[in-house]
Amino acid sequence: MAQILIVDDESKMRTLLSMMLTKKGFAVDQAVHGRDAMEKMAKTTYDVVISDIKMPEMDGRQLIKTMRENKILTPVVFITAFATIDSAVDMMQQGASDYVTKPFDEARILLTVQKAMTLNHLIVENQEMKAAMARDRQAHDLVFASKEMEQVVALAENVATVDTAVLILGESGTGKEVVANHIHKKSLRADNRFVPVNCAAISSNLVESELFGYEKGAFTGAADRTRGKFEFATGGTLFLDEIGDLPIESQGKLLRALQEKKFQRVGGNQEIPVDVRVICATNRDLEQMVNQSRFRQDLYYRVNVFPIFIPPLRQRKGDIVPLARYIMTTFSFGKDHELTDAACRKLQEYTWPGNVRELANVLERCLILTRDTRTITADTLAFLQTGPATTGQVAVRLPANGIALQKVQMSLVKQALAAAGNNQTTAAKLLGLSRSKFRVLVKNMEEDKNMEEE
Ligand SMILES: Nc1ncnc2c1ncn2[C@@H]1O[C@H](COP(=O)(O)OP(=O)(O)OP(=O)(O)O)[C@@H](O)[C@H]1O
Repeated sequence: MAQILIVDDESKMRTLLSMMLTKKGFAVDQAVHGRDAMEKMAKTTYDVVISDIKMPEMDGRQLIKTMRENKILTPVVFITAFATIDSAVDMMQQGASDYVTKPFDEARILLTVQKAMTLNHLIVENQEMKAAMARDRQAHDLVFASKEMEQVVALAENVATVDTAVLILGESGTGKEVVANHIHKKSLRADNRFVPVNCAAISSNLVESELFGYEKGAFTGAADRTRGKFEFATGGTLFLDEIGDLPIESQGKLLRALQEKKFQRVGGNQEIPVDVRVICATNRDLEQMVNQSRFRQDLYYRVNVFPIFIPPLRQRKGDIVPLARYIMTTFSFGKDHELTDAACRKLQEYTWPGNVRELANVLERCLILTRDTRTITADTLAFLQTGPATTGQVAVRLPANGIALQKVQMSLVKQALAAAGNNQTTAAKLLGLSRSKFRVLVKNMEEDKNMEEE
């Protein structure tokens, strides 16, 4: 139903207009002056505003100016007496869409409102188109060539069209957000927002208001009702990155929102329905966190319906050069740079502990170093520590009173399985083992556990 806001300090005029429009099926709200109208527009989106020009507090001229400054593009129709037709013309110059002179008849008002509604449709369509284009520009392309990533993308595309909860696992910088965004783009929600939230970047006392929004006066400084990320993502996808960092106190509220598909803003009691697809990501061992009571088990099961593991870059060497070439083109000064064959080999030899993010940083540095020659050689990459002297070394500290090697092994096997979403082949790769050797380890581990229990 179309929503119209009538702004007039004369109550008789508001009532008359309101009656005319409600009779024709419009939903009507009233404001007594411009400032009152601005407050109403902060909470509700109207299709058309019908306003008087002369009003106390904030007049019509000031109202339209304030609306446009606040990026509220709703069409405004002014009502004016014959004597002030000059000011109506002035209003049109300020951006009003039309005006009606007093005394007016019902047919004239309805026609003007219809015209304003058509204009509003065009404005909304235009805004949506611009937003979609901006989203496309922002969203990174997903670049891959390796078999490993082919499998990841196949899984992602498989789950895209259903609203199943996806948990993306992988080291930092492997592209978890890029994959989450790909799932969104391939889903039925693609025309709506993809809203990323980094749970590790929000201080624990603000997490709930950030996710669920808050009511005016909910806490000191809560001057206005504010929507949270859940509401902002309505119709679209909410990407909860670093979900392992969500404070345990907030996990219950997230679980309720996911399970019951409704939530309340902080300080409010109105139930707001959730129409959001949630994708979570983590580089932590959530299962271990569950065992240590740092992550709720029920929430773990809820978000881990469909795990997708992204292998680290060192385990999908086939992606390194295509990614490097793609990343170079994303820098305005890197469009016509080249990589020599030796440089490509050097990139493939390096272990990339920071994954694709580190690759992008290294390339940025190289592009700057080779601004004159426009060719990145193995020498340009000399600062990358490659080779057996530095790879494969792990600094593990022996506890003062020693530790059973078997225990360390067991912990690593568990961590690898968790990071690989229980996929044994991938977990084996993470530990540099063949699948059969890994299976033996798992079997021994299970046998030991059974013996302990007996
Ligand atoms: N396959 C890919 N194609 C194109 N760009 C990629 C790809 N993977 C990663 N990137 C780029 O690498 C950077 C890191 O990726 P992203 O933020 O998705 O990683 P992440 O795993 O979510 O990291 P973190 O765990 O630190 O949040 C981004 O700039 C992203 O655009």
